[in-house]
Amino acid sequence: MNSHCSLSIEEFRSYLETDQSEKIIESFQHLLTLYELQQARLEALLDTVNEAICIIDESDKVVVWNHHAELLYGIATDEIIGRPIEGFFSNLMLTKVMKERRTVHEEYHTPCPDTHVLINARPVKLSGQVIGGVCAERDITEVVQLNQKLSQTHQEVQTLKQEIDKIHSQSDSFSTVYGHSSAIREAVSIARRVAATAVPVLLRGESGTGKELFARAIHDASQVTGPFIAINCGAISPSLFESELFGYQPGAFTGADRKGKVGLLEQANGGTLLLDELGDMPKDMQVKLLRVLQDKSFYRVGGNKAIHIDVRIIAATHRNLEEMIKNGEFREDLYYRLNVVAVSLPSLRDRLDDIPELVHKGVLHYGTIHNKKISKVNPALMASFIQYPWPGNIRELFNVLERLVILADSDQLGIDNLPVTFCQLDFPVESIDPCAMEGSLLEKTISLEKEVIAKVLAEYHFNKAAAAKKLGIPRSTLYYKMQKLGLECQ
Ligand SMILES: Nc1ncnc2c1ncn2[C@@H]1O[C@H](COP(=O)(O)OP(=O)(O)OP(=O)(O)O)[C@@H](O)[C@H]1O
Repeated sequence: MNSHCSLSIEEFRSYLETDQSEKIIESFQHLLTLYELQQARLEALLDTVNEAICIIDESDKVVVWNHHAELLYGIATDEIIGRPIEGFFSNLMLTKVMKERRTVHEEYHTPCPDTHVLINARPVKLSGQVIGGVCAERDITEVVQLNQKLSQTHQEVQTLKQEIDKIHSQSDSFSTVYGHSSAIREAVSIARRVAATAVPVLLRGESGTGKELFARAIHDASQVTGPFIAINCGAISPSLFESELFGYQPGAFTGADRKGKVGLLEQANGGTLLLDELGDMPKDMQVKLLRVLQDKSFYRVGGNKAIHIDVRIIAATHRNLEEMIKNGEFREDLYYRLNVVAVSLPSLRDRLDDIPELVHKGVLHYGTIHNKKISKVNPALMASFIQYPWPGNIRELFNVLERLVILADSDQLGIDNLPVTFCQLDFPVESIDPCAMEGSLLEKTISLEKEVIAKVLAEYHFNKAAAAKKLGIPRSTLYYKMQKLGLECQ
């Protein structure tokens, strides 16, 4: 250490050894001055720094305790100086550092509950001997508490957000309908608008396109308070149809329940009745249903009292009703009664854009049900899905996905367990072998082109701009080719 005193300790020692008393006294005074000077500097330093400083001696007694330490721990200097530090703290970094002869730098430490510090500490050595330890602690309690508050607030915000999302999805009855293709958005838009009214709705679409799903969503979105009742017109024998729909009076016919029966129409009062597979409704029932729709009342089988009802009718069919009318199989008057607003549900092959979204939703859904964590879907699998014609639509897609999820043995859904009806393609595109394909050169070329485009579309999750770039063709050409090759979406 530098000093402004002219005398060094070595000189003082040499005077002592040669017994020069005058010089010794003079030197002693010099040393005293030196000590006082250093003491003043040390005190100034201890009061200037922002850290709490503590120095202990070799027997763990506190020899230095600055003002910041007093403030941080609420222990006065007079109280702690000369006393073993263990008497004041249970979790001591300083003594540990001393014993282990190591240095710590900016280490996070909680010396006592609710106090958080960053600590710098090291042993104090003299001639290679540890004679104590020094530590400087920066109080970060406020920062830690702020951080804890922030995390807590963040958690609360997240919880609130989840609640809001839940309320939002509960309030949006159509949130159960997946897909964002223009065809499905158009269907949802019409269904939403008609839900607010009481008019009959005719849902048209192939099997598994979501007709029942839409019927429920329309019911949920409407103001009605009554129940949603579905009847499958194709599943009830013609002889039982009337009693199922209208119910019957006690003893109405042989074999009937003695107490009588409330029909589905009456059960649906104040709510919605879905007539699924309308095209399969027996012809004699069609006329009876028409009368109900006109009169808003009916008679139970064997009954003579008119029952008034207020029921929203939704009919669903996959059949060509216009053709059936031409063939005399369906009543034209009933058709016009029910076909006030028609909603056409697109088949899956007409909305290929939705396949990636449906696949990911399905994987998440079945992953949760079957306790499988699947985070990726092999692009080759997606390409197979895009090429497949999906006769069973979303019902079929979900069935296939459930099977794949159950059989998956990694976090990636692959093509290994795909049913044989799917063409299984390997990625990358370059690996397609045209020689292995059947047909003429033209057929092979078309088939190869379709495979390549399907794979690239799958790889880019139907982002046409990105797919066109990868294929090296303008976007307009890609649209043209997709349409030509049956890969188009509405
Ligand atoms: N857009 C969609 N979003 C989410 N799930 C869908 C969608 N469309 C259909 N589904 C699901 O597919 C399955 C079949 O749907 P749904 O029973 O509504 O079809 P459908 O047209 O009534 O069939 P069917 O004519 O054979 O009775 C259901 O599990 C349904 O939840």
